[in-house]
Amino acid sequence: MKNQKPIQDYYPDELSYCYGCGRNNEYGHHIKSYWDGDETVSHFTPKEYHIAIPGYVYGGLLASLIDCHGTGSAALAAYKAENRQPDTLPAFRFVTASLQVDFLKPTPLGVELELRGKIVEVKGRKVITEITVSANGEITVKGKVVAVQVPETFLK
Ligand SMILES: CCCCCCCCCC(=O)SCCNC(=O)CCNC(=O)[C@H](O)C(C)(C)COP(=O)(O)OP(=O)(O)OC[C@H]1O[C@@H](n2cnc3c(N)ncnc32)[C@H](O)[C@@H]1OP(=O)(O)O
Repeated sequence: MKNQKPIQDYYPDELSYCYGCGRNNEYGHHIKSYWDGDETVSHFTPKEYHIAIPGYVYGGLLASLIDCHGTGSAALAAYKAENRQPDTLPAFRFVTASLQVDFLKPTPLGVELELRGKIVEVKGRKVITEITVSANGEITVKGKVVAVQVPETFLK
């Protein structure tokens, strides 16, 4: 992971305004996804205002983290499946088709969260990933993301 450029930094400028992961969105979360062995990883520290009940993280934020780490992981997996680097063409751009989230335990505020992604399937234009969120080494949330390559019509 060290010295790796996150996949989101390869997205073109005009596609980098996503609230979850767009580097050009000054209000967004700026989620960054990397390979760590066969898994993908991302880290995020919620702000004090990302609160649900006192002391715990808002579930909608956690879903957002899973969403964008899932689409980022999909892009990483698609390049890997073709044995290509992310700066090569044609570029892979994914959006979320389906997002499932299970909140297993309350997620504490005030600590860095770790997201880890497993690539379940790469098939045609679709990549399925399973994402966990951990706080203090304990998994608190699990998610499944179906990401599909953006149709050309979406980008016009
Ligand atoms: C672009 C660069 C990065 C930008 C920022 C990253 C994004 C951050 C995450 C987001 O928030 S994205 C915003 C929320 N998502 C959307 O607005 C997507 C809206 N939905 C669509 O545009 C279309 O439904 C979609 C492109 C996702 C799929 O339409 P298609 O017509 O291209 O899909 P198609 O029917 O050809 O199906 C392709 C595969 O995906 C599967 N699929 C499609 N929708 C599904 C679904 N909802 N659940 C499960 N699987 C689904 C489908 O079964 C099929 O699998 P198989 O190849 O195995 O047959």
